[in-house]
Amino acid sequence: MIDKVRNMGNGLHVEDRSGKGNRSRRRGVLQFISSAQMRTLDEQTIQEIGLPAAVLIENAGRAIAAEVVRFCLDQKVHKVNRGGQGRLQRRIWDEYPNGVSNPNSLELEHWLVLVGKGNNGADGIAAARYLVDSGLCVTLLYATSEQEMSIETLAQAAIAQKLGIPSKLYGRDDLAYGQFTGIIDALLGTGSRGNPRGNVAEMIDQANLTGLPIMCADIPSGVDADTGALYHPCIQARVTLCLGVLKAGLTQYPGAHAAGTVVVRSIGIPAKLAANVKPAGFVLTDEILERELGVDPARLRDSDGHKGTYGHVLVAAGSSTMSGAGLLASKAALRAGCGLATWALPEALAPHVAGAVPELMLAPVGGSMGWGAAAAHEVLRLLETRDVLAVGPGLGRFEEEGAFLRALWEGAPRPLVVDADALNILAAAGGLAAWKRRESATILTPHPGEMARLAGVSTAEVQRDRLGLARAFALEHGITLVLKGSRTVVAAPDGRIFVNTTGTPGMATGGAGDVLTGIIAGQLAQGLSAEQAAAFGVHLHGLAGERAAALRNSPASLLAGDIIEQL
Ligand SMILES: NC(=O)C1=CN([C@@H]2O[C@H](COP(=O)(O)OP(=O)(O)OC[C@H]3O[C@@H](n4cnc5c(N)ncnc54)[C@H](OP(=O)(O)O)[C@@H]3O)[C@@H](O)[C@H]2O)[C@@H](O)CC1
Ligand SMILES: Nc1ncnc2c1ncn2[C@@H]1O[C@H](COP(=O)(O)OP(=O)(O)O)[C@@H](O)[C@H]1O
Ligand SMILES: [K+]
Repeated sequence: MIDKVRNMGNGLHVEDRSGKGNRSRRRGVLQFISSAQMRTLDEQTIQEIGLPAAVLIENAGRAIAAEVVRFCLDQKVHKVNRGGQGRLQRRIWDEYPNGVSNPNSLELEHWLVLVGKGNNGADGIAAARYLVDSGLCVTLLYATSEQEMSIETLAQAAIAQKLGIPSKLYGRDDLAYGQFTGIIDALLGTGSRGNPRGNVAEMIDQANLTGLPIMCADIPSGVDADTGALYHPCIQARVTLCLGVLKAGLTQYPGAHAAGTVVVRSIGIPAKLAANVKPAGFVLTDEILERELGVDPARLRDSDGHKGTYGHVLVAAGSSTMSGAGLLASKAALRAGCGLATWALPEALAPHVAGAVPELMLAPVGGSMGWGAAAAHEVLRLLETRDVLAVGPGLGRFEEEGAFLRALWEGAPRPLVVDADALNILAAAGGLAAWKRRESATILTPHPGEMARLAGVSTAEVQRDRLGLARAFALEHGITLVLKGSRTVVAAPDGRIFVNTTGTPGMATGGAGDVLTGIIAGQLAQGLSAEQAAAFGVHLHGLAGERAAALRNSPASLLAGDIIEQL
């Protein structure tokens, strides 16, 4: 059973505990839900199925404790390895160990559990019990007195007291943080609202200041579980043990940063119930591409296929100062597998780029005027014998730009990818609300700045709720939206959301977006639908970027052209 999702650096990695080893890979059916959906699932499990809350909390506590033990042992392995004292056998903890084989290895650990008044706190107290049984020292630090605690938290606190687990009340008792080796954050979970307040806020600040490793129960206190936005203050964690189902906010930055490694563990919510919940979205994996989108990630070709089978991409791009954009997009379309590609470009540019990509056809348009309304009609004529149009990379801004783009928007009876300057032209011309809805597939690929202009909000507002904004925009305008940046969000016009985890910070380099446009157009030409092409395109783009970065001394030296070579 796949029950773990690890978020390492840029990606969410699934850990497969099926007995075939402990390989990290981007596989599995990964869906995420909102905090409201999670609360409903908890309630249904408790009220309709009759599984008591205490059972879920017990499972949560056991899962958190197992992860702490695993973390402590991993740390020791690293220490030994760093010290050059030979390799320690790494233990794989499939289930919570009933005590550890070598208790001495954990006796120096002393973990502090920060306990909030809600059920997140109950999870933390239950975890403390299991940790004590594993040989760790544990101290509970309560944010509130018993009078304020939820029923479940109060019950857990009473059990801990009977077992003699040391506890303190924040603000009343003194505490020396120097004695601890790690912290469990069980202050706020899915019931959290707004900026942490009072004792909870002070405890978060102090926990961060200790520099100790922090493991979060469910979500980091101070992260918005639905958007990934940060409240102030916010826990900065090493690991987040997400309970039951992945929460949407952990898929997006900055929440993903605050969460550290994300691990998702079952807490006993019946699969039958979980299956009834419509996910807020999916993390793109091979399985999701196949099952949810019907894409074959292996990109198998018909043995009797010919270049006509795989479609012809037309790219309208480039200007005298940005000639490379058209080359990158067109070449990427070819590498993505389309049969043929033509680059429609300003006539004056053609002599300078002829032959740069021998496989590419050039179609100079616009005469001495370059881009404008006349050029749009030439592009539309070219499109009569081609399958897909991609417009925007390196276009620049020009007189008649609104008329140019509107002619293509309304007149292109084929799938259309709109990127870069074409998005800015679209925004300047009044945005999608002002233009009629297209009948054929339409994909917009904005980065956050372009998205802000399209939606008429600030870039910060875009980044505050990328999932929500992307979904609302795609639904409202009936288009497929690719909101770029690390953890690119693909939103389909039916409201489905896919989050990409491939890619590397090395891809933050000029032209990488042009490459993506070409890849997506290349997929459309091969017959994929808009959402298939967008989702598969961003997935492939990131994988190629990772491979290209791995070939260099540093990801920082990655060029956009390198991504194309690794497709
Ligand atoms: N449901 C279940 O049975 C199960 C739940 N489980 C676990 O419980 C978690 C959800 O539990 P929950 O709903 O009790 O919410 P939780 O986040 O612990 O506490 C919220 C409390 O804090 C307060 N508060 C809110 N915002 C605040 C702020 N900014 N700053 C300061 N205080 C703030 C607010 O009180 P208020 O201040 O509004 O009076 C509220 O009472 C979930 O994430 C999972 O870990 C599962 O393990 C299994 C079974
Ligand atoms: N840190 C990152 N991790 C993963 N992908 C990234 C990262 N930074 C940028 N990218 C990807 O690189 C591409 C950059 O596109 P864009 O900003 O349009 O660049 P340009 O306009 O220069 O071509 C996008 O697909 C984006 O998602
Ligand atoms: K928490």
